[in-house]
Amino acid sequence: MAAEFVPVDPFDLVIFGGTGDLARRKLLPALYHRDADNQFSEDSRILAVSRQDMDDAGYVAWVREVLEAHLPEALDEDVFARFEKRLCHIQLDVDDADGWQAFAERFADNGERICTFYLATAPFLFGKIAAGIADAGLSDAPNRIVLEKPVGHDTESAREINDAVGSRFDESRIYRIDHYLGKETVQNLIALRFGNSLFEPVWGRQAVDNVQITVAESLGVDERFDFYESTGALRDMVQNHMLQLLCLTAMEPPASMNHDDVRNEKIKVLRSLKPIAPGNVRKTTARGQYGAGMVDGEAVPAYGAADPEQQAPAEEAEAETFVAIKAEIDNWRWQGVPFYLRTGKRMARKSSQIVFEFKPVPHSIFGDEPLQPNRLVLRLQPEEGVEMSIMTKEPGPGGFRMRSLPLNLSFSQAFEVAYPDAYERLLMEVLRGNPALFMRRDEVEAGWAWVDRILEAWRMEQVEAQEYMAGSWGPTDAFVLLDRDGRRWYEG
Ligand SMILES: NC(=O)C1=CN([C@@H]2O[C@H](COP(=O)(O)OP(=O)(O)OC[C@H]3O[C@@H](n4cnc5c(N)ncnc54)[C@H](OP(=O)(O)O)[C@@H]3O)[C@@H](O)[C@H]2O)C=CC1
Ligand SMILES: O=C1O[C@H](COP(=O)(O)O)[C@@H](O)[C@H](O)[C@H]1O
Repeated sequence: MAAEFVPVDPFDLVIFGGTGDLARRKLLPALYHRDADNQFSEDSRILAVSRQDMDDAGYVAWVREVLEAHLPEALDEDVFARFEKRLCHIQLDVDDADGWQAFAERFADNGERICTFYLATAPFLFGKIAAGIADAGLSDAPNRIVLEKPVGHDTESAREINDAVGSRFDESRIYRIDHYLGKETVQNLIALRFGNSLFEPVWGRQAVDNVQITVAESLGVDERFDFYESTGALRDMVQNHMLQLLCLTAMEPPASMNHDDVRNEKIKVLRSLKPIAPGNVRKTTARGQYGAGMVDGEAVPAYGAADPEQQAPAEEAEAETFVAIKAEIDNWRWQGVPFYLRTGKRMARKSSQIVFEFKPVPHSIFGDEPLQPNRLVLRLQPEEGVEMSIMTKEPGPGGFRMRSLPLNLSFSQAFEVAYPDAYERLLMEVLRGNPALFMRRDEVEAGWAWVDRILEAWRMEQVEAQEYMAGSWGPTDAFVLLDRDGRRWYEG
């Protein structure tokens, strides 16, 4: 059955931070694409909120420039003619209590349209914005609110935000985004696990030796230095994306794909994560910061370097741009199976994958012929697909010469369709009122609780980020982490 683009009911989508980087690079192109596929009714509106002195026409002109710069294809004038009619700009400093009255007036004539408020601003504004929306009389059902990641900076701030937003919107109308949950291949992980009977018997400690989850980026931090210094890779990537991948990989089969069935299984994994403490933090984590190097054949500067020739990260730079962790899940299925997580900027290449290394056969009947344990690789991006390495016999006489060969499934070759961007899918799910691909409050807070302990252990043990060369696979400590267990990262 071919993919079908089902229109959504009329809506008002209000983007707080509608002039920001996320709106420019992700949200506006995603909305334009969904409009191009005729999923929006004529009267649906997109209202951007920012402090800038700009009228609707000014915003339309700005959006045109943004789309011309960020769409992978040329702007379609017919689609844009339709799209621009929806665009409005509301000038509002959310800190200014007086401004909210004029904000409310923009919705006096919105008829039956459900309002979705998308908070694409810094998280410290989330509580204030939710309060402003409520005071403007716009927080009642069925209106919804979307919170961009990160929800907070630690457990305490996450709770404060969740309390502040939760006192105005009930949990069923709060959509916490983790865009990895909208990625086609992350969804395919669920399809692979629960659509095939083959995997369940080997999905656990009896057959799996270790699991490796890598999200490597070739991009650097560049102009996001200030943001990164206050965040670091552990908060930016592990607390959300990596833990979500871990949950989907390790969770028990949910009763159904209903959102709460899936979330109930994910939270059990988060609660079973073994805490990392000062006593074991040096043996279970590695922190890194990239120096200068070569990425995709180009010389790139060090993290935070003012001078492009500078080889080492900026002296004041403290945050990690790389983190590796040996995570352990204290439950029956995964007892004794380490989950090695690693993520970093300016790595050798962009590559996200989940690798299962299986245990070796209990006894070889092939004499001295070396046998490689089986490996299952789920490639999330790029070149999405699944690869299974199996031992085979080299053809020809002369006994058994064993070779490990891949069984390869490429999604892009199997399905000749373009994948929708994660934000396109997630925006449509919010507009439809389907929370399955969003995080529940307890998931976010459980993720922070685990990450907070690592941050605290790093602080107490004064674990500093170790320099690694841009274009490499991270600092030496990341290799030592596995070497200590007699294992190696799979780079294939
Ligand atoms: N950029 C990215 O790739 C990603 C971003 N995110 C998250 O999305 C959120 C936004 O990030 P990003 O777009 O990069 O941030 P930017 O700094 O680029 O944009 C911030 C936006 O918030 C608006 N804003 C700030 N203060 C106020 C205020 N007092 N009143 C009204 N509007 C205000 C700004 O408008 P103006 O200054 O014009 O008034 C601007 O539109 C953050 O939480 C970030 O962590 C998540 C994933 C990826
Ligand atoms: O949320 C974030 O994700 C991006 C990586 O997303 P991807 O879809 O390109 O894999 C990361 O660059 C950014 O630092 C982080 O905030």
